[in-house]
Amino acid sequence: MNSDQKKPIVYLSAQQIQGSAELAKQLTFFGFECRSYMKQSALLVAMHTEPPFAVLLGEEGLEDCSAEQILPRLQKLSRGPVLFLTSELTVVEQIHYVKLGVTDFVYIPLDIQKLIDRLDVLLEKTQNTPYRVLIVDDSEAMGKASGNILQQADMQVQQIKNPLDVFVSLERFMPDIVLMDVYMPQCSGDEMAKVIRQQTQFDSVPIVFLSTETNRNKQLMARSMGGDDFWVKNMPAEELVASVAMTCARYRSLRRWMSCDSLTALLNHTHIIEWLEREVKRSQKEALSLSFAMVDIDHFKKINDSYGHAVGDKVIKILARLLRQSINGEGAVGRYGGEEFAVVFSETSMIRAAQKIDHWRLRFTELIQLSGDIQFPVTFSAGVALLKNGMDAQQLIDAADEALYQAKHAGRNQVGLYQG
Ligand SMILES: Nc1nc2c(ncn2[C@@H]2O[C@H](COP(=O)(O)OP(=O)(O)OP(=O)(O)O)[C@@H](O)[C@H]2O)c(=O)[nH]1
Repeated sequence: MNSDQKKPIVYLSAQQIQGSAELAKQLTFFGFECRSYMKQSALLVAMHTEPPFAVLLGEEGLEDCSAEQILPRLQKLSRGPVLFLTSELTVVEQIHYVKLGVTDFVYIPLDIQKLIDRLDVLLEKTQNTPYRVLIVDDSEAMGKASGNILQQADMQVQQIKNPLDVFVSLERFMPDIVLMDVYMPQCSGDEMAKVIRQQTQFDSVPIVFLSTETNRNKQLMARSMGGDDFWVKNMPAEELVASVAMTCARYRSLRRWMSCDSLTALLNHTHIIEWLEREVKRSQKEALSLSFAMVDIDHFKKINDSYGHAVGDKVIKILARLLRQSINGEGAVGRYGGEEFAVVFSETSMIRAAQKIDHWRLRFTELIQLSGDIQFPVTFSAGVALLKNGMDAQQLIDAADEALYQAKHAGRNQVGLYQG
């Protein structure tokens, strides 16, 4: 996480709950700012002055106030989720607490990793980036009319008049949806949709025709050419906003399923390579530096053998989260396979990339991994390579792989640089 980026704040009031001290430590490690409160006045003042992203409240409540007493007050002040750390509850008891303002139940004994995963999901919901809408319409006035409505609903809109410019916008603007006019002088919307559908990388971008065409047969014909829906132009503003938002939400979630690894939620093997290929092309075209790293957990087989596969999975997830959080939009991270990760450092020299990875390596070694009551450290090794003239993505991967091999060979828990 960049130092200039504000960390999400979590207020923790979890006295007498086993593991709560460890929880505070782990929340901090995973990029949350965790503040603990034992007295209701301090908690309520803090809620007023700096409302947190989430509150974690233990079933014992605070030192001077029970959970039942504090919850209605939190409900009034809280803008985010209130997670209740509790022993097993009956459905009736759960309903009782839901009425008092609890939004999520977290059961004791605490599974800290699961709790952090839950917080991640809740956080993501609050941080959803605005939907990006590409409008292709030869009539500037028509396009602007829809565009203004969508912009007022906090969506990002790009409008192009010439459908032949669509590929530049698809690549650069990366829209969540394309709203396409049907009748345009250069080519018709359905012809353009058919051409877009030749490129598999845009398969998951919905194309919706916006037209005054009411003939059902013509509408069906247009959809069979690669469009996903047919909406009438000049539909009421609320209907347009709702239709675009619902379609974007559905396709975003589909894209996530298609492109992300299920254990770690990082880009999967295919998609991190696609990302790298795109960045290689862009860097060569625009003469930018590009570095690439392979990261591999050390002696991972031993971890599986000693503590079991489930603990191994947990270690993979912890490292995945650290990498995702650390790259923070300055590139991309994917699960290359098993316990191996790929990191693309856009516009970054090899030395800078290696420094970053080394910093992450140190943070990872400081983290205590848990298997029941047993604590154990884990390390990783990494290899970094710089894109050189004439290299393609596969050669860059091979170079980073070679540097990783050197790092393993030199004793592990270190970062190797490709010197070829
Ligand atoms: N728990 C778990 N294990 C996995 C997963 N994918 C691969 N593995 C295991 O990861 C281990 C990788 O072991 P190796 O490649 O031999 O290397 P290593 O033990 O990590 O040792 P070095 O890389 O040489 O430091 C194998 O035992 C795989 O079964 C996974 O998704 N979950």
